Amino acid sequence: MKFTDKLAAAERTNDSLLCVGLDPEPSKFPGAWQHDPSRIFDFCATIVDATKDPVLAYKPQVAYFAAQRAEDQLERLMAHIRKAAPGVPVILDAKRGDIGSTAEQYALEAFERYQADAVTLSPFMGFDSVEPWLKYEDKGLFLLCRTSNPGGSDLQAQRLVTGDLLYEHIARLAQGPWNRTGQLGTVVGATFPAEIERVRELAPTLPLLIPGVGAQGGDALATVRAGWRSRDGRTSGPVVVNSSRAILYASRGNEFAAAARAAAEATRASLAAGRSAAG
Ligand SMILES: O=C(O)c1cc(=O)[nH]c(=O)n1[C@@H]1O[C@H](COP(=O)(O)O)[C@@H](O)[C@H]1O
Repeated sequence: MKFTDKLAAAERTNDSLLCVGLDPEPSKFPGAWQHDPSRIFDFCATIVDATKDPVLAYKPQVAYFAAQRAEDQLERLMAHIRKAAPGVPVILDAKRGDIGSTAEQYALEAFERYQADAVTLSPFMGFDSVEPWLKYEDKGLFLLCRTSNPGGSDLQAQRLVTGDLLYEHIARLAQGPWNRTGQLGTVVGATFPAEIERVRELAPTLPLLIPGVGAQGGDALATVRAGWRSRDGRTSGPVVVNSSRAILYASRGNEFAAAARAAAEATRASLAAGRSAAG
């Protein structure tokens, strides 16, 4: 099944725009699991089991696993999500980007080893760094476009000779010449609603991954209002809004799973309100 079809099916079934980011930090784990990297799988699997109904997608960030020598636990977690929440797509947040021969290895890692449904990529090295990923036709590829961090402006807000800002150029490439196989999407931070709106204009049919609500202060309602697809009666691509820390660490106590679910439900409701407001 193609990534976009799986995403659309999950959106229908769970009626949700919320992606829960799986960024496990052992120092923030509850009770006896605190500071224990061997509990990364247990922590994340418990979060998945508690949140699998109100979510559209999961997004594990590879650095949190690799930093703790826990790639084997990420493999187990991916298998767990496929079993416990088979309809929920998994976006591997890897932000890869390298010359073609190395990109091939990264693609093997994401899609063969971890069997992710989609991945995040940096477009900085150009089309030939994206091309090897296009061989995996069913998979989604989210290109960083306008990132949520303040330093994103250092490069992404620079004006090119064409008159476009760099992030606008990336959005045009993703919607047009680079999207030979229909697999591309863009990443725009929730902290920049005006840029979400602009990217939606330039790349109207692409999936839009929006991280930055919750811990980074992005507003869920404004985010969806800016990116929602039925504005002006046009049909456009899906919106996937990620929150990680605000859900994972909603409580540091033993009731962390129930607290994570409550936080996920509340965020999902705010996103739904944004969708209604955008109409
Ligand atoms: O590609 C991403 O997911 C991403 C892009 C971006 O512009 N900003 C951003 O925060 N992210 C990721 O989204 C997650 C945000 O986490 P919270 O701030 O805890 O919700 C982290 O895993 C980041 O690595």
